[in-house]
Amino acid sequence: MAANGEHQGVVKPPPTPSPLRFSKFFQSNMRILVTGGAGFIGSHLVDKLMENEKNEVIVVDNFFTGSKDNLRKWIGHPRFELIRHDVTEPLLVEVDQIYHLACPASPIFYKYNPVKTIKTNVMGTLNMLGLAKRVGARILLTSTSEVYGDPLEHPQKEEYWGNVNPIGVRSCYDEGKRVAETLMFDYHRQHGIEIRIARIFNTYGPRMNIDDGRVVSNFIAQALRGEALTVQAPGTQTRSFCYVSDMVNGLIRLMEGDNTGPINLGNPGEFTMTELAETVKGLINPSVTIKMVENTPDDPRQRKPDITKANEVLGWEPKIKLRDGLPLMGEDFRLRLGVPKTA
Ligand SMILES: O=C(O)[C@H]1O[C@H](OP(=O)(O)OP(=O)(O)OC[C@H]2O[C@@H](n3ccc(=O)[nH]c3=O)[C@H](O)[C@@H]2O)[C@H](O)[C@@H](O)[C@@H]1O
Repeated sequence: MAANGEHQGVVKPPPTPSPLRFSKFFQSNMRILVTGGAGFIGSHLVDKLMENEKNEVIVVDNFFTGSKDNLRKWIGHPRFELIRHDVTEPLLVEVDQIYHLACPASPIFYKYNPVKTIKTNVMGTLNMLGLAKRVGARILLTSTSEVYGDPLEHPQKEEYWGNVNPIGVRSCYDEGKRVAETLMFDYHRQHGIEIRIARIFNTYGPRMNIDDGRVVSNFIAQALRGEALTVQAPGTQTRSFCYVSDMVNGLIRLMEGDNTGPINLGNPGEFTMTELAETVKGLINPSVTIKMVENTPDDPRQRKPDITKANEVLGWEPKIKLRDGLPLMGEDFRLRLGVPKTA
């Protein structure tokens, strides 16, 4: 017997892998695709994944809301690739894991081109599931707390089916993500694809677009510019804000764990928008005023994650309190806006 267990003189050909799986015979690295990796959460996720020297990271982004600036430090790195690509078009890359984040997440951006938003959620997710099926990759979808719509249950558990307007101006996003979740489970049941679904609640932190339009970035930019903070009426609506590093840790735990989800990821600390404005004012610029402005249709009146499942299944809970996270984001915005330090 030869050392390799074959009879001498009989050379067995190696198994013939499909071309897309071929590199798996030669590499022990994990190759990870991050769609929307040039965006706010995506780029923080890339930073964390790149810390592990066994990971190779491929980012695809169409740069509609993402920016190369967010990935500056990785461009040219041997374990990193950046591809300009729109997920509504098919993509063929050989990967082991797919974090599928690509989609505008700020209401003003996703409502700007609603047809494109729903295409991104439906066709983008179909394309990524097709890719996962073809190469045998595990795929994680970043869904959203918006699948609960204007929730009639509070706080929201994963079992709650939601209260969503199917024909409203937000539907391109919230119904789009609901279809994306359906597609994930249909591919899982029909084709055995390994899926993970995170329902992300409002997330904030450095690198959000300054003109993103979401509430935390608006208030911080307004406070730094010395402008009135615009609380949309009535100001009693609530949100729960999760710092981005906590969110990224939750996403990686979900991907690495055994549970398909959906799993809520968010910080259960709940604030009214008036309280948030008062907090930002106190921490960033006590001399600014707060003004009430008109709201937009279908704005959810309350939102707070029940994170029992994330805690039990992933051993995850957020660590950073709003009062500690806001100054970190404030400093990033101050530098990017070129506002001098006051004290
Ligand atoms: O930040 C997020 O992670 C979430 O942002 C949006 O959801 P929404 O909660 O409506 O986000 P914002 O636009 O930040 O609005 C939050 C609340 O602040 C209020 N708001 C917003 C902007 C502003 O200048 N002032 C203000 O009071 C809005 O009326 C709303 O009640 C997206 O739809 C979610 O998918 C996304 O996950």
